[in-house]
Amino acid sequence: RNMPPGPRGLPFLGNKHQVPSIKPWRKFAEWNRQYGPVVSFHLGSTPVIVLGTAQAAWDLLEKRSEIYSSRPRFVVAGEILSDNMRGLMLPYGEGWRKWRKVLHNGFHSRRADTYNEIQSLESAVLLHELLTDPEQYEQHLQRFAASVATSVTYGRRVTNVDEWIVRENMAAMDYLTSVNIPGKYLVESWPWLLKLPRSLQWFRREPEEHRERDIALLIHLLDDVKERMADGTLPDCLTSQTIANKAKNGMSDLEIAYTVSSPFGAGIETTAGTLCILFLAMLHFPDTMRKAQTELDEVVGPDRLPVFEDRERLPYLRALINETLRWRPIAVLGGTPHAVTADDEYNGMFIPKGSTVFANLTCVPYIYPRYETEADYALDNRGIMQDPIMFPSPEDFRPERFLETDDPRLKDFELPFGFGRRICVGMHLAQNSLFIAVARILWAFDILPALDEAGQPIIPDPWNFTDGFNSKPVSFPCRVKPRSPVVGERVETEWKSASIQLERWH
Ligand code: HEM
Repeated sequence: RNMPPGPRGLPFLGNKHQVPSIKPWRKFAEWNRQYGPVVSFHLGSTPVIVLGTAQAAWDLLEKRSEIYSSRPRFVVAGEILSDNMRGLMLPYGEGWRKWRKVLHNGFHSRRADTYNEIQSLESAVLLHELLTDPEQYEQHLQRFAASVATSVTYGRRVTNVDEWIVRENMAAMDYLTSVNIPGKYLVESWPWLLKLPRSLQWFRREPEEHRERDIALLIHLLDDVKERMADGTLPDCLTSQTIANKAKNGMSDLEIAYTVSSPFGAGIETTAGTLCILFLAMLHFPDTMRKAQTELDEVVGPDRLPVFEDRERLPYLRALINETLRWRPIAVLGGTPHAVTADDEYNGMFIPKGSTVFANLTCVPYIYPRYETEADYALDNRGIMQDPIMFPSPEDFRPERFLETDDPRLKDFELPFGFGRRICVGMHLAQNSLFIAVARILWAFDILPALDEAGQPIIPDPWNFTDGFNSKPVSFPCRVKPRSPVVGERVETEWKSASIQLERWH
């Protein structure tokens, strides 16, 4: 039976030697172009499938989600370090379902809207930080994303990214990422090593030590919430809801502690990174910034900040956010890979049980040549977000593409958030954070290139991105300039009032 086309590999090794350890997704994009929308190869003995069009991803990851919703095995990061309690890495099944339900209840569309208040207040603080300390804009974007995450999770905000809770959590996430590097641990390819007596499993010691530290931190955060619940001083949050429903969701304290910590790993870098990408885009495509600002001026005017209720009347702004998520999706390989739990066949191609499946969301540096026919053009596809049929002239940054379409799946743009039963559970919260932050930032400021000593604009390389699976722009300088003196006063007033209201989250 023929697997999908792909590069020819070596016996035993498969294609490992052809997959670069840095930004492997660039290679995947090349293979999508060369072999088509469904590509296969092997990493060791594991079959890997890369999906390069939205259609293929929908056909498999959504329509056949009963067999495409698992995850590859993460022996060290998922099983040893996290004791099977970090649901993002859990295989499809009861444990994952229980975990997912808690997060779904906490962040489904209507519930996510109940957090609009904290997002509005935090974005007012963000504007004040950008006004008073514009050079550190990247840090302010991170603080905003981190504070929304801790406020909705633990009812406690973050005033500075150097705070203990952020540092400890980041350290835990950094360690988790560091053990997830393919090839780092023999046991990932040879899981039978887990059958050795425990004392001989040399690879366990370090991750198990880290596990103790993680547990201490997560239980501490849970106890803090319990205390404040008893005081009656806690704003509504995911952790208090989950504790209150403990009997119904059937979780131990430790399970709850791990489950509610999910927004930390999955929600901060993604949100902050997307906002950095918007800043980068504004330096390269200032016309789109002007259009969004014209719309804001017409709909909102100069006397007040944009609010959530303005969303329906700001179609261009919404399209600009969608185009940011498409132009450089932060989760380059669709976040975490899926895994297939039964043999399958797709368009005559065999997809074996146990395959790892990546949705190739990345965009790669490439200029599309002009083509004679639409068919030739369609063939030149390097992945979901630069499919020239779905996104004509994919290299352009053109929010209009989301306004000119009738396609419901573009109007309601969920592609950047993954697929099927594993789709980002924080999607609505993330979209709300992005809306209010971007609306207010562009209402208040021009985002402009920094100037060098000769007064010339410094335009950062639009392809200089970090190597992580959440790939964001390498730090670049830029100027964040108030659009008028009135804006400064308005931001000052809003910040003062927000600071008082935010006392509840301290
Ligand atoms: C711009 C912001 C964000 C982007 C682009 C994003 C994107 C993604 C993607 C692509 C996936 C993988 C989906 C799949 O496997 O098909 C994912 C999963 C996930 N995301 Fe997000 N995300 C964002 C923000 C958030 C936020 C704010 C939260 C927390 C509230 C969150 C929590 C999660 C969780 C827990 C998963 C794992 C779901 C599962 O395995 O069942 N994300 N996200």
